[in-house]
Amino acid sequence: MRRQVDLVVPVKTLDRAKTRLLGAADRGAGDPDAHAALALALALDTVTAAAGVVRHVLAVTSDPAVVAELTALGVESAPGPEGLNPALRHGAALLRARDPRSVVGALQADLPALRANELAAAIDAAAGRAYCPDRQGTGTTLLLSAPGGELDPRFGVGSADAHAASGAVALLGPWPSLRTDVDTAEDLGLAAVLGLGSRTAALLPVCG
Ligand SMILES: Nc1nc2c(ncn2[C@@H]2O[C@H](COP(=O)(O)OP(=O)(O)OP(=O)(O)O)[C@@H](O)[C@H]2O)c(=O)[nH]1
Ligand SMILES: C=C(OP(=O)(O)O)C(=O)O
Repeated sequence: MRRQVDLVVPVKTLDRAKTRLLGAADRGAGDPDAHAALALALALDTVTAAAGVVRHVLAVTSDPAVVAELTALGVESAPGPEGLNPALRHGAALLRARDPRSVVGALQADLPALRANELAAAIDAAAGRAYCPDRQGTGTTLLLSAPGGELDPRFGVGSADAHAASGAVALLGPWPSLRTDVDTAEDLGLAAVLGLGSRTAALLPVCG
């Protein structure tokens, strides 16, 4: 357990989430419930892995179904403003208010193969504000503040470059499960090769 590390996990309202994965949950049948179940499973598997590594995981979400599932897992949530970076700034401020010296991080909620030991190794490798790029090297899966520092999230298209340009150091260890965010059906297949968390795996017979 990293005692002075707290993570914000942003989770979009399920009926608007993961649009690039539409159809992956039901072989294109267009079932919104199946899609929402997949988006939820990705988030719960991510949070479950992270919860064993850091002191607090705070999900920022305005979706009551997500809040209910997280509460059942003992994971805290808070509503946030619209938009990814505003939601992350809000969550980071809530965590910073609890501990002025902590490392505050942002972890994307679409890492269903995430291994606790890989997340822990990446956190331990950070010596100041740092980020882990996604598999393609363009996006960001994890951003960490310096102890007591600002998170300053710059997620969105090209966020890896944006985080580097803002002074964050790239974390580039052997952590495939941390780098494999799932945006597309191809990503889901690659995450399945690594080994999915139980909730996403339970849906795989339908997705595959
Ligand atoms: N709380 C919150 N989380 C968000 C918001 N936008 C994106 N996220 C989360 O940020 C992470 C990265 O977002 P994306 O990978 O772009 O996911 P997405 O927007 O659901 O997917 P697409 O529709 O395919 O772009 C995921 O964990 C999303 O749930 C937002 O407005 N509010
Ligand atoms: C918002 C991001 O996620 P994605 O590229 O997966 O949409 C990001 O990596 O900054």
